Amino acid sequence: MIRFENVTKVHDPRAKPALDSVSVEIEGGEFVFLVGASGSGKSTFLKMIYREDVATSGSVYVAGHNVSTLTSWRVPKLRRKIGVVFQDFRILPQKNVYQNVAFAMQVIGASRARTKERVTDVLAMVGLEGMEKRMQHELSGGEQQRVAIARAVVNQPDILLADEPTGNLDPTTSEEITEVLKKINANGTTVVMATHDDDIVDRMRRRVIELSRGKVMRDEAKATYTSLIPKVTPATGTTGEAQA
Ligand SMILES: Nc1ncnc2c1ncn2[C@@H]1O[C@H](COP(=O)(O)OP(=O)(O)OP(=O)(O)O)[C@@H](O)[C@H]1O
Repeated sequence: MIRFENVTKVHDPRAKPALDSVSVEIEGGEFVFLVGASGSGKSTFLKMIYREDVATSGSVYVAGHNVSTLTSWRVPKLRRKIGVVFQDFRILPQKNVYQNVAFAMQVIGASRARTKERVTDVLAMVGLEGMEKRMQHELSGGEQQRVAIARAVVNQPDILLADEPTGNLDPTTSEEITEVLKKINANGTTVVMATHDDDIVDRMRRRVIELSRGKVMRDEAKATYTSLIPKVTPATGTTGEAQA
């Protein structure tokens, strides 16, 4: 579904690359956490997938497209296969809940009947039934994120990218939002979530890709936020402390 082949991204030639020779493959239907310190390259990794950023070298393949060589007029076709949610929700303040989600279907020319049916289903799925008429200022942070998620998945994308979706939310709300993402993944959508939330990662036990200064330093199935695999000390062969 997503393949990075030796991907390097240089924003500023005087600084270290934001991504440095990254090779990773994510299969359809996976749920993957992207972790790493601030500035380690998580957002850049996600931006490569929806082609907000283009690799300086190497190739990125997404849902059958070679994103690195995609001409700009083909980008909308790629983006239809991808939903994206952000830490700061980014819902449209002049539209109500229903209109925020319906808008994503209107722009691809869906009929009014189909839009009504699908938006109603998706709002129920994210737990916003009965809140269709509410405006942004009448919603909690968690509810705003539910709207953003509903909008991101209403056109049934193959992939959902989430860039610190719980970064502005309290722990209970963060867990509820993660449950929504889990449900979307259980329906077959590949989910890639960048996060600093160790509690969520530790509870979910999914694949964890850890970046450090633009490099993949860990790629582990059913993993925790901090690796539990003990480091082998080369000189003595004894085990040391778990990696930070
Ligand atoms: N448009 C840009 N121009 C210049 N440098 C950039 C740009 N975008 C990102 N960078 C740099 O690339 C590196 C990786 O940034 P990125 O935003 O991908 O990190 P991150 O892991 O998502 O961080 P955070 O957890 O703080 O969101 C950082 O050093 C950042 O300063």
